[in-house]
Amino acid sequence: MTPVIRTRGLVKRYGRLRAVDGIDLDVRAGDVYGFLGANGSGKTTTVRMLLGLVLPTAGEVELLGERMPRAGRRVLPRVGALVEGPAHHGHLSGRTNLSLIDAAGPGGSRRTRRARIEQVLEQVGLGGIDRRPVRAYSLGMRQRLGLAAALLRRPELLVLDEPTNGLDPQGITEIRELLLELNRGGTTVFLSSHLLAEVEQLCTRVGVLGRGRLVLQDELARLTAPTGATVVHTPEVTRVRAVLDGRVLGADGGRVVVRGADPAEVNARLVSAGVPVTGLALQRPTLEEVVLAAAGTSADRVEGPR
Ligand SMILES: Nc1ncnc2c1ncn2[C@@H]1O[C@H](COP(=O)(O)OP(=O)(O)OP(=O)(O)O)[C@@H](O)[C@H]1O
Repeated sequence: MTPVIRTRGLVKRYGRLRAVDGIDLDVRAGDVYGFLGANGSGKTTTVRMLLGLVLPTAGEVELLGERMPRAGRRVLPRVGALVEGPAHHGHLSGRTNLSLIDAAGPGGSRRTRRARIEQVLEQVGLGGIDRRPVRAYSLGMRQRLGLAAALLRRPELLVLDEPTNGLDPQGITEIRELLLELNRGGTTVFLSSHLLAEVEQLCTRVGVLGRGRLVLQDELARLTAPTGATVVHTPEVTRVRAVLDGRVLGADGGRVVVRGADPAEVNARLVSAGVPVTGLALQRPTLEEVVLAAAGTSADRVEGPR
């Protein structure tokens, strides 16, 4: 299958700084790909290179099977993009802005323009907006308008840089639902984020950037697969050690990690010995633990100047 996004040895240097340092991204059709990294790790620079907005110092970018930036005119109409701080005409209304964007791009008949604009406004939760100029919009509304613009041409691929920036929790949930719905309809979604929880809830595949390098890239389900151990919650840790002699891998408060991936078996042994069990589950690493192990730092961490 043709990859939807493929980069090889992608580098961007700013003076002595390697903002992006030789990354090989593989995004497949149907993925919801989460591109994680702390602030300043190079996410925006990468997204700009994918879209041909910034030229790489070295390496290759392919979008929908074609080389960028060379094939930009052919490929970009099939891609919806939202890059940091979407630019709109502040003195014009949201509808007028979308109308200008639609008129400037290829495809899409003029007759159906109004209907298409209303549809995307509805999709992003701006169906009821009035004629207020965009400069009076909140950050969250601007973000939604940027997303509406990205959706105008029913893209095969959506490339979104921190799409939930400036949104409140309800807005974040709405955008998440929208992205999942678009994905179910066949759209591949690539989104950058510094929020682990956002990526964990939304994405099927994850790439983690650390100081310009791709330190991890895999399916989320594989990264957070069971470890082969069972977690037992109990007020009686010492008795668990006695009953499951030698199988206790670690204990932290009332949480005991036991070798073996059969919680029912562990439960049966403890209960038959009269040890109270208040909780039981297969052990799985959280995405945060996986990222910490790979990057040595959490993507959630806000980095200071380097
Ligand atoms: N035009 C530029 N000139 C010089 N340095 C730049 C330029 N653009 C980005 N950088 C630097 O490259 C590094 C990566 O920046 P980038 O914006 O890609 O990171 P990011 O992961 O998107 O972070 P954030 O989430 O804060 O936007 C940073 O150290 C940044 O200061």
